[in-house]
Amino acid sequence: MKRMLFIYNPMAGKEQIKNKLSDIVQIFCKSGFEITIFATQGPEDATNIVQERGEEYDYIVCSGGDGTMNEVATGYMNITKKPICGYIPAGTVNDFASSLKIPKIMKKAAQLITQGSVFRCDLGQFNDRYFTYVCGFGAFTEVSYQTPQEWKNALGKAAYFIEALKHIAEIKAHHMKIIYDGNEIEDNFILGLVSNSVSVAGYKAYSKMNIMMDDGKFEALFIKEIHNPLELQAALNGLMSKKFDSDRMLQFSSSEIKIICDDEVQWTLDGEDGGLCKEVTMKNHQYALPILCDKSVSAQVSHRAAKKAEEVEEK
Ligand SMILES: Nc1ncnc2c1ncn2[C@@H]1O[C@H](COP(=O)(O)OP(=O)(O)OP(=O)(O)O)[C@@H](O)[C@H]1O
Repeated sequence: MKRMLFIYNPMAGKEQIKNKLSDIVQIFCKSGFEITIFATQGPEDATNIVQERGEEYDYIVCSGGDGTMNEVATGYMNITKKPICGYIPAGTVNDFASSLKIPKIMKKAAQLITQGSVFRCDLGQFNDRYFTYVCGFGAFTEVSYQTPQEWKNALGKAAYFIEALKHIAEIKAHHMKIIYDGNEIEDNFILGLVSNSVSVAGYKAYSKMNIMMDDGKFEALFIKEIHNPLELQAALNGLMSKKFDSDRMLQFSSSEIKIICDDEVQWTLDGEDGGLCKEVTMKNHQYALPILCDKSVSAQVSHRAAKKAEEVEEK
């Protein structure tokens, strides 16, 4: 029998899993999994159980929001024998699941785990912590807590983005040095997002570009200080149209980024508190997270699949 450690956050996304747990367990049992179920009781529980027991299993499946998935990934990076991972989203935004096209309907996500194929996704390291899809500071980092519930219900994911834009003008700029691939850029920045994902805070910042989630590279976007309404308008237009203006924004891909700041900056990792940091080193761990997804995902976000397709075309 295939052994599965199933970790879930009972409180995630307004206790979404409450009425679905039995269906999910049935789907796994039918497919021949022997399951150990672990309900998290609070912060770091998911990380600890993966570290303590993860190596005993063939599969680790997590259900919760982005925060719980982050905790599982953190534990996963600290074990040597690596099981295959699965994810059943239960949060509000679920950016990581959106990027990997994992269904929002929990039963469907469970079924996918029993039939899906393994996609080896990159994982980000942030000093001694990890992130699955994004780390950042500034406007976006506060959105998930500030967006009014009525907006979320009426506008869905767009609400997060609109809320984030409202705060851009109020945000304090940080003087920082951004170092990557032999470049060193020094300026005042109000927002920074370093992402491994196509979707951040429900906003697909890079939808027109070819973002691969297994290319060993982060996509970085930094917005410089805004001095007047004209500059604010230009920055907003750039974000909305996804045409990033190099005078006001810094955008690049890199596998390693170092940031040195004059003051302490509040960071967020996968939408959760990332702590105050003056210096940050981010490293991309290519193919570090083997996760069960639909086969079509590989074709869309896999650098390896794109390369293979190119080779076939050339022939
Ligand atoms: N039983 C629990 N009660 C309260 N908090 C918990 C419990 N188990 C885990 N947590 C904490 O809740 C944090 C947030 O959970 P998670 O991100 O899964 O849900 P969410 O906030 O509802 O989802 P999202 O952030 O995607 O909207 C986790 O990082 C974890 O530390």
